[in-house]
Amino acid sequence: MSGAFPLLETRNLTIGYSTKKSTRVIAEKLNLKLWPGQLVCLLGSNGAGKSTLMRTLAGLQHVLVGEVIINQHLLSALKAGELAKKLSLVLTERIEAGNLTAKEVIELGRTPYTGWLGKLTELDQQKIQQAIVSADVIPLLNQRMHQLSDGERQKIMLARALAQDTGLILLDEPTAHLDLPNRVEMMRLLHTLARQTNKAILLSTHELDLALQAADNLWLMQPDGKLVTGVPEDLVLSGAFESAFAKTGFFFDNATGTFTIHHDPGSLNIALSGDPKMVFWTRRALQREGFRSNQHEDFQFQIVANPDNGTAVWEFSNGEFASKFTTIETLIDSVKSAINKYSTT
Ligand SMILES: Nc1ncnc2c1ncn2[C@@H]1O[C@H](COP(=O)(O)OP(=O)(O)OP(=O)(O)O)[C@@H](O)[C@H]1O
Repeated sequence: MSGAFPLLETRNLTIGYSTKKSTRVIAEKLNLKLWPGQLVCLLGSNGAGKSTLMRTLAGLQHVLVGEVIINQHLLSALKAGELAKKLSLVLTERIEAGNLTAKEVIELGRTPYTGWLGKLTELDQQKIQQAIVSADVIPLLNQRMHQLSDGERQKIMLARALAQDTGLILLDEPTAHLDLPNRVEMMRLLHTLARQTNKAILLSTHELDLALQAADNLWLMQPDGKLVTGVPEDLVLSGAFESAFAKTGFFFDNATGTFTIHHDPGSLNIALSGDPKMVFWTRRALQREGFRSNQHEDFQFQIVANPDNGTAVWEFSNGEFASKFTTIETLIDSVKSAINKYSTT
């Protein structure tokens, strides 16, 4: 990163809430840097402090201790109009947009450049058009904001932030109201945007698997108020990712990068082998039923999963019988009854 400077930096930052009577610290000694071209996902369990940090970075909430530096300027010294040219913020909360159309809301993104009554110049129109295309909202433009679904409104708010054309974009749970294809699309879009435009994008999210795939860096808020940063893969391998979301009943499988409901593994082992994809999904179904499976061949029960002429086939055997199945559902039914009948454990 030599030659460049971070678009966002915190120095010894403490965030939290302060009243006349008491102060509640949510996290302290935060020294964070967000660089041009980076997509960073801010993760943490409910109540860890993601929104508090986002609001503090955007200047909506007072810093308790330390400094926030935006584009080499102290946040506390920036006037609202100057800040709006450097930082755009997309919140999850429903915004009161009155009777405005989606297009009019996107156009408001240009306010820092035009003033409230100012006319849109050709450059403004260009930026608006680019934002509309990037956020893929052309079909929504003439609709009133109150007629849009939560997910559609979210995309309009992203388009407005893009029209604002700031180097730094902060988004608080931008995928919250989106369905799976749109969540994936939103992450892909933000990732591409950061890369292509050299913007720095920070988003808070509960989409752990998408964040693992799309983020250049993770900021992980731990339950004890510490914030661990790093490349997703390093945080998985170091165990930091798992400990940020440690909960009884779940475990993070760092071999597959997924959270799994912790089932009582039971005492019965089943040898499972064959096509890797079929083995993966068969293992999941067996786990749910409380059966352990692995590749050893000397167990009493065996399942071999392989495609046969384009059809998925599972062969289940134990030396005394062998049956074939073409769905996991029928396989599992058979495993359950065979185990009751033949199990020697
Ligand atoms: N106005 C407030 N005054 C005092 N404490 C607050 C206030 N708002 C939030 N908190 C507390 O600060 C902590 C962090 O809250 P925050 O909303 O930042 O968490 P979060 O990580 O965004 O949670 P979630 O994932 O549930 O949205 C919580 O314990 C919350 O109760």
